[in-house]
Amino acid sequence: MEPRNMSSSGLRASRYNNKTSGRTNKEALKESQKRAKRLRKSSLSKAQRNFAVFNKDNKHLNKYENLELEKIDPDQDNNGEDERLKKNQIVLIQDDGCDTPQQLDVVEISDSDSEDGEAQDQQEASSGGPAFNALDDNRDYISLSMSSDSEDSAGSGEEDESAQLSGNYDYDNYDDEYPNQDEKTTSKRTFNSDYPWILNHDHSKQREIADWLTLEIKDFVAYISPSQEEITIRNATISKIRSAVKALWPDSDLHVFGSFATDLYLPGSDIDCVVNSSAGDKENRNCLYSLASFLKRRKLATQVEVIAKARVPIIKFVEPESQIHIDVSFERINGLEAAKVIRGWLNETAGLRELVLIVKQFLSARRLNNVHTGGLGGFSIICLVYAFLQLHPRVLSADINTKENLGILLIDLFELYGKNFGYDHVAVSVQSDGASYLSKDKYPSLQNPRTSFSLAIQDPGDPDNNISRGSFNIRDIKKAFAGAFDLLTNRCFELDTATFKDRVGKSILGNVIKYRGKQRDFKDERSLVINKAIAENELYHRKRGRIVHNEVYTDVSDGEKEQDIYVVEKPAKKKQKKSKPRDKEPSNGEKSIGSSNGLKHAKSSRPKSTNSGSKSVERLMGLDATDDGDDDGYDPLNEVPATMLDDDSKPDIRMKSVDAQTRRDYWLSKGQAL
Ligand SMILES: Nc1ncnc2c1ncn2[C@@H]1O[C@H](COP(=O)(O)OP(=O)(O)OP(=O)(O)O)[C@@H](O)[C@H]1O
Ligand SMILES: [Mg+2]
Repeated sequence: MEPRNMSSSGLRASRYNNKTSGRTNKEALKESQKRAKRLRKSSLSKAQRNFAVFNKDNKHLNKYENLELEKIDPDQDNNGEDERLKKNQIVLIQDDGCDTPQQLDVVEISDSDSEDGEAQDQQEASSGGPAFNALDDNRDYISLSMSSDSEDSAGSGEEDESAQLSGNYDYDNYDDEYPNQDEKTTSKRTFNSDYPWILNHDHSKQREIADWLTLEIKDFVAYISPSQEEITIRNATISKIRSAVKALWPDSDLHVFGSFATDLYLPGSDIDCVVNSSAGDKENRNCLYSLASFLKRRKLATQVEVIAKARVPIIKFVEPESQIHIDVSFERINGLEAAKVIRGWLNETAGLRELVLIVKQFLSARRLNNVHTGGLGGFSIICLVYAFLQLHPRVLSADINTKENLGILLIDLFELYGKNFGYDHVAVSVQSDGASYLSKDKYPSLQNPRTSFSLAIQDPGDPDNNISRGSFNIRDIKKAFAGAFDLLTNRCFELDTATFKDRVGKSILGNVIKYRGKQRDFKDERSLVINKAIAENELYHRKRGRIVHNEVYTDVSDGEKEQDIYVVEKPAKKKQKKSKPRDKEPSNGEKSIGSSNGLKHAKSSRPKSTNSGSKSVERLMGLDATDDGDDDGYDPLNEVPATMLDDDSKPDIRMKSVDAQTRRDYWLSKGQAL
């Protein structure tokens, strides 16, 4: 069988041999396959050498190779936590506003179903921080063997099934198992427990390796997106909790914000809710305990924790029927405002949802997504990805079609936040209508008093609030991003030189993320069932628009039907904003044009510099040789003084100090490498 997508060098070799030696096609083919294999080997060893960046003692190699064979031992997972949770107790966590988990006082309260709903049987228990995080020692941040609790618990019952299906299948020894290419049926390569999104979705024949990655990203997002059933369960869960809240406090209502209200949730994501009342008096210790006990008595909450003394007091629990984790805060509207802003970003920014979900899964698989252990929370992730897309020169200039270049953009994103971003001096600002970089020097409220090396993201709802203030483990987060950049680029090189045969069944994205939950379908059914959190948030904002005084309380549940609303018609296509043509999809089968560097351009020709409507890509990238420095256009790179960027990145980014050709080469090399 003719190799369909041999490496470019392999292909060249094959043609050359045919012409010069006059050997048979078969011999030439064999020869070229051998060459390709040699190339692949050398590329692999180069890639493996590069893995050394992750761990000085090189142990990472073995860990990485064992990734696909690894099994979860349910007995060893979260032992301590399970013990605590089995007790079905209420836990009081007192947080005096400090960032580090070690400083939290945890007080356990034994389970009591007392009628008054107050926690009368409080007992002090041993103090301790959250579960041990093996990443704390900062030695093996990249380890994918750790999986998020929710995924594991959801998937524990499926592990055996997955193993059976996969039969411990080793993709790296694919050739040995299936010496005859024709015998390889997709049904045999059924399921890979680490990257199941490739199941029956093979993109190994893509000419551009970057396109393969883009398609894998889309598959992952389709795989992870909610089914009709999941949306219905989430809707029903909110309705149940809301009814209980209203039964306890008739003057109150429950609103949803966070990832469920923005469609940015992973299967294991929590639901963030807030109770607002017309009296505005529910944010106090008594009320927190009252609600916690009330929900527990009604069997709507298990594993209840009351975090009473935090800056934002909340109760946390798991709704027993759905097993969804729920956070309830009190008497605030900023989350409800943020949900609207984020939905606005999503509507206007192609690729934002895809990249956010990938980064969320990436960090969650490394336990770097929990703010209580210094990780990056969902809100910070959204802001970072939004800022990245808003300020990316090629996206900004409408030079590329974002949706067709998700692969390159993901690599760029990892490179920016893993290698180039100047955490010491730069803050990210995101507003409802765009993003910009700020100099930390000018915004003392965003600075971390303990260290300059910190992530600062200005809250779109409060300019003095740094929403990533709690992400103190930024070193590991940065390292993980940098590692992902290296892993992805190495994998691209490796697969680019591989033969078609060797590529089949491989994953690029699987090098940096994994999914260890319950096996899912590739069904994104968000258009089939209304997400009540979104519908209610929209209603909330419509109602608030009519309120003249600044009341926190707005009831959105008037006339709420308890059953789910099914959408019969497909939602109308999003209107493209005329002023932001960056992602206009090619019309009527018109193909977007791929450039030699693997980027798909949004337009068949580059925007002209004289075009007043769209800024010249050359100028935006600092490439315009005629640039006299009197640039009235916006240049996101030159906007940031060189001193604000990391030392390593200064030579690359200080565009004004190098000539146009060097700058051009820099940008071209970013894509050409792939
Ligand atoms: N540090 C913060 N400052 C202000 N608001 C915050 C902060 N962290 C979270 N929020 C609010 O809480 C909401 C939920 O935050 P969270 O970090 O849980 O993100 P999420 O989108 O729900 O992601 P996930 O699916 O991981 O839970 C945000 O949309 C925001 O309104
Ligand atoms: Mg959340």
